[in-house]
Amino acid sequence: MLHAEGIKVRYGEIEAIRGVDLSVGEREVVALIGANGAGKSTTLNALCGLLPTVAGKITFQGTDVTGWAPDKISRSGMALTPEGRRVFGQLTVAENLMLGGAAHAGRAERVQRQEELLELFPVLRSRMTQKAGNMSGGEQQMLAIARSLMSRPKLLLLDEPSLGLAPQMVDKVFDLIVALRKAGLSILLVEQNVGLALEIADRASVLRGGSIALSGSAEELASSDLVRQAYLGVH
Ligand SMILES: Nc1ncnc2c1ncn2[C@@H]1O[C@H](COP(=O)(O)OP(=O)(O)OP(=O)(O)O)[C@@H](O)[C@H]1O
Repeated sequence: MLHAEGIKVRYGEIEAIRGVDLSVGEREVVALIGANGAGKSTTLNALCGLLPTVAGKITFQGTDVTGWAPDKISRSGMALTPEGRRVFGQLTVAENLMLGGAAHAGRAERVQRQEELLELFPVLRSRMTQKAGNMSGGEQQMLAIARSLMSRPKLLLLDEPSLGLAPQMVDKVFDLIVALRKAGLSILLVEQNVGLALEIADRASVLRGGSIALSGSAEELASSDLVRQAYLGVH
């Protein structure tokens, strides 16, 4: 599905990621974990074309997409839900969803896609005419994810979906990720809740100082000393 090899991103003089290798298979959930500033968001933004890479190669569904513009990558089937639940607060839930698919399809197709998504996001169905800004943080996160899915991506890049949510909503977001995988999506998940991320992921990688320090199955990482000590607080 996705294969990144040796990707590097600079912010001016700073090399924020220094040769990252990552892959995500069909219907796989891969967790990318690491401390603040390790380069996780930078990696996701580079994969979907929002940041230029200075080295490396990104292959998506067998096609070299390195250097492609974000809208072209999006049309090829990759979507990003950025950190921070960026919904349009003054617009209704329905309007937010419609904007998600705007670049990709006509109105009839967007309405049909919206209907499919409401099956996966029942919490949004009763909120369609409500302003997005009046919903809880968890509901806004659901909406942000649903909006990313309007373009029918094959691969979803999810940046810190549980950040700042109440524990009950965190569980709901993780249940949703599991349901999305069941529905056929591949997911690259950046998550500070490392314990939960490793429970639902198939594989995981640890990013440290802009490089991959460790990769393996989620079980391997959950039992590794590095992850237990640095990210799960076990000593
Ligand atoms: N726009 C920017 N300009 C300059 N440096 C940046 C910029 N964005 C990020 N950085 C730096 O790049 C490095 C990686 O940042 P990034 O946001 O990718 O980390 P992260 O692992 O996602 O952390 P966090 O969880 O805090 O978002 C950090 O050292 C950060 O300070």
